[in-house]
Amino acid sequence: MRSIAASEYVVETEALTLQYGRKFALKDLSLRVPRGRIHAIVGANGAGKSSLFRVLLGFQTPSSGSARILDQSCAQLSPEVRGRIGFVNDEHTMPEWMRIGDVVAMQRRQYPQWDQARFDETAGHFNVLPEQKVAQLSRGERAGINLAMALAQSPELLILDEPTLGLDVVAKRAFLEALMFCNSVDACTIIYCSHQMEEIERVADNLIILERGELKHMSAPDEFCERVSLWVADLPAAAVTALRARPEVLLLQKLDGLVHVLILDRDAQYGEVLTGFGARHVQTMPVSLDRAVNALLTRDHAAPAEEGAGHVRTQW
Ligand SMILES: Nc1ncnc2c1ncn2[C@@H]1O[C@H](COP(=O)(O)OP(=O)(O)OP(=O)(O)O)[C@@H](O)[C@H]1O
Repeated sequence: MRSIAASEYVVETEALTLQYGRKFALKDLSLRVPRGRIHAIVGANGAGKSSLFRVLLGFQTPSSGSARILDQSCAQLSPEVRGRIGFVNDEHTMPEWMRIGDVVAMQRRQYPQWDQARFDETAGHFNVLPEQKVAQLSRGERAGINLAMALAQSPELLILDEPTLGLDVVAKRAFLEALMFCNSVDACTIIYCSHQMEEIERVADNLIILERGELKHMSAPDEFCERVSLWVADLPAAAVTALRARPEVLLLQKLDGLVHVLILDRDAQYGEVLTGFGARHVQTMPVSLDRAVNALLTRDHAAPAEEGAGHVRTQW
């Protein structure tokens, strides 16, 4: 196997932990994100996605472990390295009192490699006038202007925290196309977190699943789908109860009189296991990324009341 030099990773964390009292936002996270491509980070609410971005951008000091971005420690990022990173967060923060034209001019002065054509192209999808004040923009317009500014910086690495939240269908499409263009033409690495699985399925080359601050999975989205199989069968009630307790069972759902069972890391012979439980009319079907990821996250989510697995009791 070829050994990869450190600089081939845009992000490297080693046993990274961020703890608030008894709560872990990030727990012993060792992650290497290769240069190039579009990397999607997914996880349930509170999984640690924004916390990871805050540590990577040097906004937050971790409790322990280390984090590097573009080959520099996140604890001591130089202005030069910061200038090579674009960041768009879900709040799309800009000074409320400023006019958009002035915000853009300020950014243009700050980034020597500013690409005005790229800004105009992306911002052109949104009907924003330079004389409008930031406070007057809709959520989607703010998102669009922020992305346009981030892309115009010609960043080597673009980090986006739920960037398409609040965008309409047309704006979302324009946004994703701009991302793919930037990734393919400028070889910009994109790290993107979102709950929108259909978008991820469309644009991401690499899927990173975080759960309660820990790395649960990293591969191409298709490879993750291959780990999950969907079985549909007529199952007696006692078998449903017995299957719920099995570790490979991610999700059991009754639909149109048949039971749908999502299974993790079992081969094509799993039908025989179901038959052993008294299942009849057993069939296997392809599973979408959305269903596969949601099944994994639902199993271990803090409150899967119906599934009963992974349930966490909290003492208030
Ligand atoms: N200042 C804080 N004090 C205590 N706990 C915090 C603090 N900031 C974050 N957390 C906790 O850390 C965990 C990770 O939060 P984070 O915002 O990174 O999650 P996320 O994956 O971005 O979630 P979402 O998808 O809901 O935006 C959460 O459980 C959150 O409650």
